Amino acid sequence: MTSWIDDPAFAADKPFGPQTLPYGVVAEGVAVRVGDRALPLGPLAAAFDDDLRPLLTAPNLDALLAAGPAEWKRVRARVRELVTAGTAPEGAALVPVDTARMPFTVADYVDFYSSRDHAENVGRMFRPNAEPLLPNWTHLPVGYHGRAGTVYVSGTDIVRPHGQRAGEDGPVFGPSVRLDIEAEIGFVCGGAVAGRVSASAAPDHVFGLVTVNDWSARDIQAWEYVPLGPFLGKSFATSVGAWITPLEAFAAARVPVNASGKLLDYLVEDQPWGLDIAIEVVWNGTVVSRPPFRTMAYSFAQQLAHMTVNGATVRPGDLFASGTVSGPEKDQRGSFLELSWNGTEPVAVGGEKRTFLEDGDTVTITATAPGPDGSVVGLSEVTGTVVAAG
Ligand SMILES: O=C(O)/C=C/C(=O)CC(=O)CC(=O)O
Ligand SMILES: [Ca+2]
Ligand SMILES: [Mg+2]
Repeated sequence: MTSWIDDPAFAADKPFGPQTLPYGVVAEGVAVRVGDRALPLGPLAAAFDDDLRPLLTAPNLDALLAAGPAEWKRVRARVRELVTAGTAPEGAALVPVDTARMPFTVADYVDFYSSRDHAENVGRMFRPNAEPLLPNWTHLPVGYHGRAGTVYVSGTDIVRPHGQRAGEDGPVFGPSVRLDIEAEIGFVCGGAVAGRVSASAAPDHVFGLVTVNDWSARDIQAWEYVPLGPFLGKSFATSVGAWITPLEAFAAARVPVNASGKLLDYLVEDQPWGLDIAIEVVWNGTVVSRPPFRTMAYSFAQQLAHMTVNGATVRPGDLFASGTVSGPEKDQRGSFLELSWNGTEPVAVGGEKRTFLEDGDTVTITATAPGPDGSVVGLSEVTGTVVAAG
């Protein structure tokens, strides 16, 4: 069976073959990624059922997110038929994938802290005289509400933030001198507005997954964040991949979550929603880390159940991120804070040594997961270059 899309990158053993089909937005509107190119879906709307057409001719993915799981399934099934057919549907025209823009309107943004290795590493560095893990951590997915308005699409330059940091004689103001990354997986919500979403209903409210780089200014963060939590040290920029890989594509990647202990009933999963996603962090062209998402201690289903257990509603466009993904090994750490052990162990990046980010540095995060029948499912890259503070 050969598709009219004659492209070696559109194959089962490649991340963006017909098993993946992520959605994004290009100049022509809503599109699906096929290999290294994008297929705008608006011009193909006539090939879909009447009620689905407005979802595809819309300027971005907001309407599709709002439509809900039954429509997501129908659109994906029809897209798959169209892209695997022997002949091109009327109106089909492939465009470059790198023209993608921000695909949806971010409603609210929440960030969790669900990697035990990351939490213990940060605890050891920031609270050397205390237990690395605080007592709540094994009982709930710790998180905070972030800033939706500063979530940017992959490729957006990151301006080094200004702020206060601790100095020898009181606070000092200026550009951050400890600018860092956080390699994470993000979950894009959709479907009905709902509060108290159970862990088993969570998949009905998650449209798909994106790579996330939650840029963090460690000096600003360390000085400001006690006791209320992350504020300006993390609110200046969070980058997301431009293509959302549907949750449905991850069916073969499911693994039991690496549970942290006995949980209260509302956090107990009846279906395992851990995900075997392999992440890669590239700093100026050098792979510096391979964080394993399967080591996370809470799944997205538990995170969504927790986020709404007080009655707070989730709505289409909400984005929540997993928390920095770090594994037990040194070369599996998802932040430069950890990779350089708070700046004390510089990392080899190309021919240079780095601790935190310098102006002009580029960081790219990609991820893959096992797909059906031995195929591979990809998450599109999230990349960003640091530019000097204005
Ligand atoms: O433990 C701390 O004091 C700080 C932790 C973080 O900075 C991590 C964070 O914001 C959430 C995450 O991405 O895991
Ligand atoms: Ca984070
Ligand atoms: Mg951030």
